Amino acid sequence: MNVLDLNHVRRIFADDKKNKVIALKDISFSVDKGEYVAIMGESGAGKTTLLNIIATLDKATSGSITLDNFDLNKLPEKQTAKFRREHLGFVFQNFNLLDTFNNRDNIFLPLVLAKTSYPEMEQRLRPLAEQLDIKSLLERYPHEISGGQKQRVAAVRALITKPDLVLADEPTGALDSHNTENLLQLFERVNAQGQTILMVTHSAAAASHSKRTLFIKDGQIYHEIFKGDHSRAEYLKKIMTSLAALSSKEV
Ligand SMILES: Nc1ncnc2c1ncn2[C@@H]1O[C@H](COP(=O)(O)OP(=O)(O)OP(=O)(O)O)[C@@H](O)[C@H]1O
Repeated sequence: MNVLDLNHVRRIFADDKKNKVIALKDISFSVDKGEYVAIMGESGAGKTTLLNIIATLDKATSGSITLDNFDLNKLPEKQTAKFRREHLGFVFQNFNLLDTFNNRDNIFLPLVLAKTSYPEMEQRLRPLAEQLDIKSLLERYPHEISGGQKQRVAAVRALITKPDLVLADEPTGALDSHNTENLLQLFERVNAQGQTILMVTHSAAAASHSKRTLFIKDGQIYHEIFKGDHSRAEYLKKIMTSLAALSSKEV
């Protein structure tokens, strides 16, 4: 069953001189329930534009996007916040935590809105907080913790609702190597339990934790590779080879 379907998606921006910028030229792909897909590509390739459209934070110029059988082009503006809350989990750098709530309440907010019981919220929080080492940060406020710590709190908030799709934009960008490893292990573990994940990353090592990597170049899908039965090291090597081909002038 597909969680996400994109068909011939285009996104054209107008720059400040009214020139057309084709950020997404023609993007089609699907994500199956339980998949873990990484998206890679050089700066300006269109990765953030793509993620923003899937996240219902932006609209495609043309083409169709279906998420959980909802046509995102037809989603009324007024329903987007509710739709996001009910279907998506975000690990975005600019998808900020609320400064008026402490970290625990930030994490619980989507569950409170979904009327989840308090013991259930605590039960879900425990293993996630443990894995990302944020137990001692829960009573503090977002402005009292570092960028990397915020990223870990945001990751827990995204995963705790068990959303239909987790969207992650450079989720390890602000993390040191120890916390990067913890976050990637957590993503792998929740994916093994059925969580669907779509992650944009510049890091081949991070992408090697996924099951499939899509490469974007000039607003189009240029290539995709599957982990299949390969070891992580072999998969990483294939990702690096594809990245090298992607950045060479001939393609
Ligand atoms: N609001 C906008 N107005 C005009 N052009 C835009 C706008 N947003 C993005 N673009 C252009 O669209 C193209 C794709 O941008 P996008 O941010 O999606 O790339 P990216 O792959 O995420 O890059 P990076 O890895 O550097 O974040 C770029 O040429 C960018 O300049």
